[in-house]
Amino acid sequence: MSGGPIEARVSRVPRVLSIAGSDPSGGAGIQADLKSIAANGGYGMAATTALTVQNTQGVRGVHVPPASFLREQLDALSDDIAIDAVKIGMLATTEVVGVVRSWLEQVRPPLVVLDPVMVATSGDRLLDAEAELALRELVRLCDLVTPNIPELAIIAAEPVVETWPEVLAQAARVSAAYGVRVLAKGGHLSGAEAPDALVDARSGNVPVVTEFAGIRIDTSNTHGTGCSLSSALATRIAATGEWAAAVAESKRWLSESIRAGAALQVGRRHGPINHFAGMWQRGGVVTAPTPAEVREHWWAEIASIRAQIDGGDFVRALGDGSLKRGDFVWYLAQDALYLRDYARALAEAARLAPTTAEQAFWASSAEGCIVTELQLHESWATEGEVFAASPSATTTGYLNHLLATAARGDYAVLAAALLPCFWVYHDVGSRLHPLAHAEHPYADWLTTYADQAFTDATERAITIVTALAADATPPVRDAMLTAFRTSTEHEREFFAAAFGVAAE
Ligand SMILES: Nc1ncnc2c1ncn2[C@@H]1O[C@H](COP(=O)(O)OP(=O)(O)O)[C@@H](O)[C@H]1O
Ligand SMILES: Cc1ncc(COP(=O)(O)OP(=O)(O)O)c(N)n1
Repeated sequence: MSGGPIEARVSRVPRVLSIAGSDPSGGAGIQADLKSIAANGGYGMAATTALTVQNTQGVRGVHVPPASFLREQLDALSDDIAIDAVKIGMLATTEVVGVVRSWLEQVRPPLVVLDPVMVATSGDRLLDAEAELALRELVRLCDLVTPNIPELAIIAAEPVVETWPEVLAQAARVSAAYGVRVLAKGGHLSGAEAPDALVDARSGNVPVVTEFAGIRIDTSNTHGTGCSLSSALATRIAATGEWAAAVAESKRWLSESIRAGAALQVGRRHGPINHFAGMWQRGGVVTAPTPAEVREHWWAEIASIRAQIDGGDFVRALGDGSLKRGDFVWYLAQDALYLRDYARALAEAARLAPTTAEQAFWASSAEGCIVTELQLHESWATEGEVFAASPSATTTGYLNHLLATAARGDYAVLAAALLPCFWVYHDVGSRLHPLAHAEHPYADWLTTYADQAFTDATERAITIVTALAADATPPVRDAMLTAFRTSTEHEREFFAAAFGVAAE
């Protein structure tokens, strides 16, 4: 198989097939392989060669179904699915080795990794003694073989070696003799180190040896380490084509998983590793809401603030027309002052936006604030009334919140802080504009709330922010909601501050 198209990267999730035995305790065999493939970013499949009866204490029995049944499993997969990589584990008998061999020759998967499983940690045989010769021949069809120290010696047809330099030398002889890369594993050495090495002597020249240092972890949770490592390698090499990086990353993942194994409290002897420990620790079990769920949740979160805005004196008096003109003009002046700095926060969102579409949206909203909104205000109050005003404490508080959020530089949080000025304002307006009638003193103002362009902009802002929140990590999503809620509180205070300021 070596020299084939295995150097090519797979630009999607690699489809990795494990051909191996079943370990009902879940620590080794196909169960470990499937966990390992998933934990390392692949889509796992499994064709079962043998059923074992085993737990963390040892293997109590092995049942090998007819080899023809394995061939049916393999054919069913390759008839339907493009397989990016194959990992081979326990093969049990000569007949099973033969079936796998003929299938490999026919299907020629791009990457084949062989973990030459012969004897379990417990000492129980997982490959018939007479099948060793057949297995050695299978090595020639593989791209990578991952023997432990005793397995390496059997493939080399040499005595078992004891020191790491001897292991490397034996691995180089195997690589040259079989035309295969060898991952020499130091798990069976004694001492504080647990090194591995990628050995490539296929060219017949000086072997290329890439070593991966490792610290031996003091644990009895090493059941299935060989299965797990070989599956991780098949997955990562298929994904990137980077052999050394794949080994380094797989080993780093394996160490983390070995370390976390004991905490699983599975079994009394050689317990399993925890394949997903790192993923779980880094948030792997956390689910994410959809944008629609964020929209519903956030809207409900500010329900009581919205009720306070609707029930507030300013909105009520604006709606029924009883609002004093002085209060209204004061409100417009504060709104104009607010919009000038709100436009600056919108411009900062445009600067931070990751896509040109979002950049354009925030930039055009900023422009809309400065030009359209200020013109609108000037038509309602004299320029002097608007520009003579200075920002109230309430206006300053709202703007400080927005500008400080902008200065912190988190685009998603800033976008969330900007949203209530669209969403809450539009919502209040949707109840105010139907109240306009011919005699209403603020009828022209109320009808501006029905502006379709503002409705469209509000919907777009909600779409952007809820998508950002759905994609965000939980802490960022929380920070977004806090910023959103705070802005809504400022909206409430902004309306409230404008009531009762006029002298008469
Ligand atoms: N106690 C341990 N601490 C750290 N790494 C280990 C430990 N035991 C095994 N490993 C690693 O697990 C992988 C498989 O180990 P090994 O025992 O050599 O093979 P197998 O499981 O096939 O017998 C190797 O990368 C090895 O370095
Ligand atoms: C069904 C099955 N396959 C393989 C093994 C051996 O697994 P390995 O990863 O070599 O780990 P150890 O258990 O030998 O440490 C197995 N036990 N069962």
